[in-house]
Amino acid sequence: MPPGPFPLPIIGNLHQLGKSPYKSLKALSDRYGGGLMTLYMGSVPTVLISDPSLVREIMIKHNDQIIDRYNSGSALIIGREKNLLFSKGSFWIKYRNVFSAAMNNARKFNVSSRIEKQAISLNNHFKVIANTYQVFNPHDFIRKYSLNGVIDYSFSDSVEYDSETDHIAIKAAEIMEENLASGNPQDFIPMLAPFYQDKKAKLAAAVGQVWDYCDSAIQVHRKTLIADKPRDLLDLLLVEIEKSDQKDFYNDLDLSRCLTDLIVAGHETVAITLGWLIIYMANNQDIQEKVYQELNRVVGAGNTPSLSNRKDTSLLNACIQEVMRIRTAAPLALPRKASSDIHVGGYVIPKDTQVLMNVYGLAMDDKHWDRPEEFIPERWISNISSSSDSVNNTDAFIPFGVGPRMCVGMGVAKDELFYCASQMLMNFRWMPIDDKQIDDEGIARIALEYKQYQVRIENR
Ligand code: HEM
Repeated sequence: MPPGPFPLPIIGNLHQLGKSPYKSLKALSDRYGGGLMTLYMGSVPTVLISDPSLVREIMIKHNDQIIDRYNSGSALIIGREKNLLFSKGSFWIKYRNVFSAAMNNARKFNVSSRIEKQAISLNNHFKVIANTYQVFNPHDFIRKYSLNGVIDYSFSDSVEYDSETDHIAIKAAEIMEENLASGNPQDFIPMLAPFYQDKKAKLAAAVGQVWDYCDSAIQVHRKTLIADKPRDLLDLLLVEIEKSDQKDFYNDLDLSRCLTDLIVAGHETVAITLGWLIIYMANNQDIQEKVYQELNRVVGAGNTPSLSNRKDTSLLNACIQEVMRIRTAAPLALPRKASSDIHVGGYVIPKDTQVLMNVYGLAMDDKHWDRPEEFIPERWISNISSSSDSVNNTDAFIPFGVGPRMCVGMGVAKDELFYCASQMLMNFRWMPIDDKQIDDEGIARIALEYKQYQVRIENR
């Protein structure tokens, strides 16, 4: 196996990860060099990939050996291996295919206008705040927006921004995130499992509530579906399943579990990225002003930004890319598992090893970036592609993972980020509440989260 730090019995190398596991992993992988490092997460043998060409070699060339996830006990609770995130083999292929097809068709039927509508509602709410000159914490609002983005796009459902009533999906998503965000030691140290039964039960109950929520949406959609007038992703999925020559394979319970993943994987990731974007914009007034000028020029004062503007808003796109690089929402992506021995870079990754992509380490590596610790959106400008919404990514930028199992919601995430960011920055000036910069250090949980903060906004 690749070299790595000496593991202790039971805990392996967990003690070396400290308070900032991503920084510690980067420092360790720098020390062992070569782009591949072995470490033990408790009793779980793990290989961390920190070199862009090895990421591609393993995730693309050896794709069929690395397509499965390494599933911890918590992962098994979320989907019982019958969901998109954690399933394998033909189950995963069949469901991933219908989701990918339905998401492609969603473009044709302009389902993302639902996300645009959510961005408009959120901004109307911000307008009320701006008019009263309140200092406020944007966290709950952007979380509602990212949840609404997913549930409006998927089920034509949403939560009011000023409502105190918790939507079932929000409540459950919060419990799920709370139970997953800090990592679960029992996932790596099996002897701790008896001490975490309560936590496990809470997680299972919350997941069950979201399955039920998705299942009721399926029943309602089946009754009201008009095949040539799809309203949302779920309509498109039902159409896709109906026309599949293997339609007997699909069932409502498994479909609810796959739909639940959209909430699990799509809620926190987008909210965290938006929360970081606000911090970097408030801390970099000069860049924020240039983005505002760009939006005014491209979209035109008084108009609402649309996806067709995206190819011309190169600085805004660059700011979003740079936030996703410097404070990536999924610093180790999602774990994969070697399904047979993989021979790579002169080493063997043995069958059943957990394999992680060092998304954070790659994004912070000065071999690939000039001054990686600094927020420099301009670094993306020369890479901006004129043909699409985004940029020609360098190989060291992999926030959505790599290969056929990369994030299925990437297009939705990019639409959500563009709609929200363009409106927020066109309508308001975002400022720290005093002359100090907002803390941009972050807290390392499963995601790289920001510390709660307050801002002031002014109408433009
Ligand atoms: C900034 C936002 C997001 C980031 C950074 C992100 C990142 C990721 C990453 C790193 C993976 C694992 C990829 C791999 O193994 O190679 C993933 C998987 C996944 N993501 Fe996202 N994601 C985001 C938003 C979303 C959204 C909005 C949705 C749903 C609408 C979503 C749904 C999923 C699903 C279902 C998977 C599992 C795919 C599979 O196993 O086949 N994600 N995401």
